[in-house]
Amino acid sequence: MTITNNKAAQRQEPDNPYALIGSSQLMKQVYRLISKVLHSEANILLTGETGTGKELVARAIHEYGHRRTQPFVVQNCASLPDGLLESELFGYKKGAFTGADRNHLGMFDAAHNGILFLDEIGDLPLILQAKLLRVLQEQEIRPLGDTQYHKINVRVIAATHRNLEEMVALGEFRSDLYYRLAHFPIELPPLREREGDIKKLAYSFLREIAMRERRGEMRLSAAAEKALQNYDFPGNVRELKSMIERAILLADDTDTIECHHFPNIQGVISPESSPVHGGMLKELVDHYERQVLIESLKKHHGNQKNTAIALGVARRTLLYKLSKHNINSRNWRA
Ligand SMILES: Nc1ncnc2c1ncn2[C@@H]1O[C@H](COP(=O)(O)OP(=O)(O)OP(=O)(O)O)[C@@H](O)[C@H]1O
Repeated sequence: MTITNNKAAQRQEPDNPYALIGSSQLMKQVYRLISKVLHSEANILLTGETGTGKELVARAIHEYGHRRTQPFVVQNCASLPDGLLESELFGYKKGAFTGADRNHLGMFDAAHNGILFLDEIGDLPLILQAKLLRVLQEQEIRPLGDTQYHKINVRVIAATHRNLEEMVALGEFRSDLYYRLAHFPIELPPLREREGDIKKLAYSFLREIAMRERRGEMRLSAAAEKALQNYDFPGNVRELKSMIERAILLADDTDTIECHHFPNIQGVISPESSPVHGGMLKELVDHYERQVLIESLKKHHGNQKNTAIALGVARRTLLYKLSKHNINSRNWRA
């Protein structure tokens, strides 16, 4: 469980309000929906693939909405066994069960007057779905071992990457709970469908992480940018962020991120599979030349003469290429 209690909303950028990055039409539609629910009491259902920013949107609704000075509590419904989840959500009284040696405040009480974010709601077991429905209808809870219900005032934002409508049809999710939660649904689009946002997000993460790593200003080569545009990002924004993070660490001898700094999308940019656009061929050739040089140096334990012979080039040419690619042959000496 995490609880935050923010005092002030952050500054809103016209293009990227609510501290969310992205100004594609699809994200603008999301911002419009957010602005409609900020000051209402409606429960919200956030859907979308993993890593599309559902938790970030829930946090934004808290930070910019009228409950901003009240708690924001997060509970992941998939992370705990059923019994434990129940006592975490509703709390328990001392003596309610073996081991309950003190009163325990549940999430609903912790989120009183604020927002409870229920992540992975599709994983909530049926028995707890019934209990949650009652809480939403009556706005009251009864901790385990208690005889009395008490009133609470909690706005629930639920999120899932699963298809709840399908789960309802299969009898895996209660339809009455679904309709209560889905009063106001907001769907986060997959990153691959957000025109222009990949580049914006990539540069924003590049700036943020390069600064954290004290790397100065960094950039993406045209081919690296293209490779990102062509990639389908099954892990969405989370995946893009971790790819940039890894690329910055891999590119420790240059301030330009190239395609080969994204090892997980190498297939996408291989010469066999990649469409060659302006400027891309040179970068692909450079990339493979660099790999061949390194492999050959490794094989010959950093010996320049033997490497040059093996590659069929004059030693002078080898030296020129090593210096062009910023490769130090000493790194491979035995
Ligand atoms: N629009 C955005 N602008 C900036 N950062 C973003 C944006 N969307 C997502 N992120 C970042 O991507 C990562 C994943 O986001 P988040 O946890 O909100 O996704 P999620 O949809 O809740 O994922 P899951 O379904 O796996 O729980 C986080 O580091 C978040 O800060």
